[in-house]
Amino acid sequence: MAAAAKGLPMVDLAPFFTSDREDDGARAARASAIEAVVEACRTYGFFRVVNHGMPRELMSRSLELSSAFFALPDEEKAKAAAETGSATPIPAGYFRLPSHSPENAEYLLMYQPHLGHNLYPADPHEFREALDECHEKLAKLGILVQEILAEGMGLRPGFFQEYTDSDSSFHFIAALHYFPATEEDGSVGLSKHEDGRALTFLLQDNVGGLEVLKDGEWVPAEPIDGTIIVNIGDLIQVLTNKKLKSATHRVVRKPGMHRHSLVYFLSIDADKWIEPLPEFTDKVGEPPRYRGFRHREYAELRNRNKFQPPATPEEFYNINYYAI
Ligand SMILES: O=C(O)CCC(=O)C(=O)O
Ligand SMILES: [Fe+2]
Repeated sequence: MAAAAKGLPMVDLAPFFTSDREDDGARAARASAIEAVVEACRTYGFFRVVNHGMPRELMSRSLELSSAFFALPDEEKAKAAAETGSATPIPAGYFRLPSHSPENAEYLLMYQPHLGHNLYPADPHEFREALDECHEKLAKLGILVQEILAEGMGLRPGFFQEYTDSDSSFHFIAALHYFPATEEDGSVGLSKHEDGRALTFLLQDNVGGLEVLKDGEWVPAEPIDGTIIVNIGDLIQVLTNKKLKSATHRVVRKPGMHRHSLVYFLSIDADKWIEPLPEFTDKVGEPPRYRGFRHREYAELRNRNKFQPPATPEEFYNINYYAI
């Protein structure tokens, strides 16, 4: 079921949680949800889901705990500070963007708990359990969305999971805190960008500020209680030869408002070779729109943006680096 709700298409995933029903009605409901997801990914690159299997209570509690962590004094937050030289693509832990950055935010980054890389804050003490549970629930939702996309794009079941189910994928959750906009440092929360991984899932508080570029206009992705926003990242855009879109988005800060979000990045094994699939090129007589690359190479280019920032936004590496 799709309905235009405050800008982004809304998809009800309930039909995928009623496995006891195998009648024509259930099949038709699933087929129409799959169609709605694919249509949203072709046009917006973004959609919203409801009845996604993640308890509302866990969503709001995790956002509240995250907000409680970021409200602590700097020296408390620094106890979970990210350490350089870590074994992960981006260090796990707390990080405050440098004051010269146009983006005014801080974050806490957490990989899948079983990998053992995380630095959790001791305060609030319920934080770790809640965020670990988010990882578990979001991983399940990630698999469901990957299966929906595989079916909707005519690929075999499990197709995307073969790219994403290894520990070297390094899926992570970033708990983000955006400071209120001020006259001195403006209102940029996150500059416009596309996500560099496979899929992104976003939980946000009720402040708003995320905007998605569609046909040259910024569409606000306004908060709707209990919904999760999903978007396509660059790697799926490349695999599908740009049939599915990794849309440009940004976060605008508001005066007097602190904003909190939890973002789950579903990534791909660093060793995987990424190139437009034959299903979307040779088999349909279309030329590839990207040359192939090893995921690790692109991830390293993207990290360079973050840790050795170029002078102008135009010099940022993005997926156009591989465009043909
Ligand atoms: O906080 C948000 O709403 C979006 C964050 C985002 O776009 C990102 O971290 O890539
Ligand atoms: Fe993003």
